[in-house]
Amino acid sequence: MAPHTEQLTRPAVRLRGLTRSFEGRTVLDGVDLDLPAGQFTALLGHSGSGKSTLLRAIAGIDHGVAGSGTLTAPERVSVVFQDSRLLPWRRILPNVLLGLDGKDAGERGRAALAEVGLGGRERAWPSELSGGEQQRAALARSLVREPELLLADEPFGALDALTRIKMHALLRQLWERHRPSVLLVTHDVDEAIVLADRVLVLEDGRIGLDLTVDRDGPDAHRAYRGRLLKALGVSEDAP
Ligand SMILES: Nc1ncnc2c1ncn2[C@@H]1O[C@H](COP(=O)(O)OP(=O)(O)OP(=O)(O)O)[C@@H](O)[C@H]1O
Repeated sequence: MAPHTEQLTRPAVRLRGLTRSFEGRTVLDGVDLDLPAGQFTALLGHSGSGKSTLLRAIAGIDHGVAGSGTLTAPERVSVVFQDSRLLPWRRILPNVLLGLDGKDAGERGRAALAEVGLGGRERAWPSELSGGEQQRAALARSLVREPELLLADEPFGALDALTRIKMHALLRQLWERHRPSVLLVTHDVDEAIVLADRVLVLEDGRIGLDLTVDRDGPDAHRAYRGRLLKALGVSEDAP
């Protein structure tokens, strides 16, 4: 295979037989997963099904946890959580630049803030930003690192419904511009369908359903929603 072809088809993340357990209880039970470079994937599952455990394993931030399996992941990985994790004693720009150096860092940080709609707020304190703005700053902090892989664990879970809609549009736009591979953990079936091109359902410690999303067609959203709710064993009918 020619090197450039290999690069195009090589998955950004390759997991084989990933197992994780806590106190003898198996949470991930031999997960096999390939995330192609540049794909936007969402991961759904019931509370406690192991979504965050899987994300942390891919991020390499589960040191000391019992488990096995092989993982290949890119070098530049950014993680966004439900809580922005901005340092309250630093202004927004230094928060975004945390740990970065180089003489163009400040310029890159300003550009990232402008891209998420926070141009002009560089000197604000985190406490002066709304929840949605704090998550925008968290996205800017990820973006400025030019990640090949963006891992997002319920990044909009604490936001109100209208802010979430705006953040969906922003995340999708950032993805279209920069094309990192994205793995978005969410409880929200609609969020998964609106944002992702592929939706995975984690059940019994493995990937149960692996759905490619093609949003064309008038009833596409409703049809995917039905399939995903069924896979999750959730009924919208009154009992
Ligand atoms: N550090 C830990 N020590 C002990 N148990 C843990 C630890 N981390 C996760 N678990 C357990 O592993 C299971 C999966 O947790 P995880 O947070 O991955 O689930 P989740 O699908 O992300 O849930 P939620 O959607 O509620 O965030 C849960 O039962 C949890 O209690």
